Amino acid sequence: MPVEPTPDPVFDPTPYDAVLLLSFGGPEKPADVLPFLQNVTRGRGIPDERLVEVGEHYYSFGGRSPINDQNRELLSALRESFDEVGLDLPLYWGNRNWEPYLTDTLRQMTADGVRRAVVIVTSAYPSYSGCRQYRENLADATAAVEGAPRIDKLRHYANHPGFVGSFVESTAEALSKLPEGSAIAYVTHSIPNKMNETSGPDGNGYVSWHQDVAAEITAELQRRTGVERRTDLVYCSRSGPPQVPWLEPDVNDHLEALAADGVPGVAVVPIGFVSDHMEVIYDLDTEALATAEKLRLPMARAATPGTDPRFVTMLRDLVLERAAAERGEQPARPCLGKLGPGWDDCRPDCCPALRRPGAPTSNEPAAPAAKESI
Ligand SMILES: CC1=C(CCC(=O)O)c2cc3nc(cc4[nH]c(cc5[nH]c(cc1n2)c(C)c5CCC(=O)O)c(CCC(=O)O)c4C)C(CCC(=O)O)=C3C
Ligand SMILES: [Fe+2]
Repeated sequence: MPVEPTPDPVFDPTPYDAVLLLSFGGPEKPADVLPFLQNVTRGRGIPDERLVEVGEHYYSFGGRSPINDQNRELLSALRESFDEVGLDLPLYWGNRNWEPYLTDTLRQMTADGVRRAVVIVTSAYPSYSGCRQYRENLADATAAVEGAPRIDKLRHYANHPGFVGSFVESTAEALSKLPEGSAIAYVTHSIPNKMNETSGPDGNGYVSWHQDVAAEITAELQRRTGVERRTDLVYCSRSGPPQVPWLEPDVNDHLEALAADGVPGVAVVPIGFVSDHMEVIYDLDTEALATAEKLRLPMARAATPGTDPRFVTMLRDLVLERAAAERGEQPARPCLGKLGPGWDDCRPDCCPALRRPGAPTSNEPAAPAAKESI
């Protein structure tokens, strides 16, 4: 990998007095599943059949998603990483769709006297679902809590060497379990085509960022081994009504195509996700694996970053980078690929909600807008 500028060695968090981890949230017991799904899909036009089906995914894992435990583990890894360099910032955690709910966390932060916080979102790419919706949640929660701290969201980190590097290792590991000549299928969450078209400051940000990250992983593996492989970017977890076009191909259809082409095996690399949550353990490890087994296509799934030290150190570096930028300094902004480092503050027109004009920017209160179906 190219040599990157080393981040600012001074571990100065000024002007921040806290860090907030913001995530999706997930159910922890069977009775949580329906209310959780209602939270996720309120006003979003997801057909009832799809909800029943997704409910079954959760019930088949005892009604418990691993995502909250994974966030607890990430919080302790971050605590350790902060402590190593004497960074005594408190860490908070809030979710969009389940306890601890963001608004409650913000209330706690306010009561603790936090004035200015930086937020790490467990979503690495630009899109309405992966970025702006979280910013709307922050704006809504801030508006609901009197005296709430000011909160800045970290830049998108998918093309950061820490994130890419973590997938390089896990992809190499997955490939080591497969026959020679195996392909790589990079996988991410499908979104409506239209949501992609309007993602990022110039549109198509969701897909172009994924393509860029996939190309960097592929190039680094090729540099290491000299082996050229077939690679594709494919999608999982489609929902929404069938008449609305979402990004394709679906990972299962792609496995069929690979088998038909006589590919000897496939590494499935979930570059769209930061931990092995339900989309990964159900849609890939259960459903896609069953497809691969039916096709007698050897498949190995690469690990997500989770608490990989490269990923955890990256998050710490990004907190310090943003702090330096807010102090008016010009910190190094490590990034790989063709697209350049992510931007600190999203432009007001970045990643608009589908058919929901006038959504707010980072620190603005949410404009009242009718939630319509996608
Ligand atoms: C881009 C993206 C990410 C990655 C970025 C990020 O991480 O944020 C992501 C992550 C996740 N998605 C998750 C779960 C769900 N997503 C749903 C529905 C949807 N996701 C969408 C997009 C994304 N989703 C979209 C456009 C919809 C349609 C409805 C809408 O416009 O909102 C539904 C409804 C049922 C269904 O699947 O149809 C569920 C249950 C979980 C939790 C897993 C667990 O519990 O372990 C996680 C991490
Ligand atoms: Fe989702």
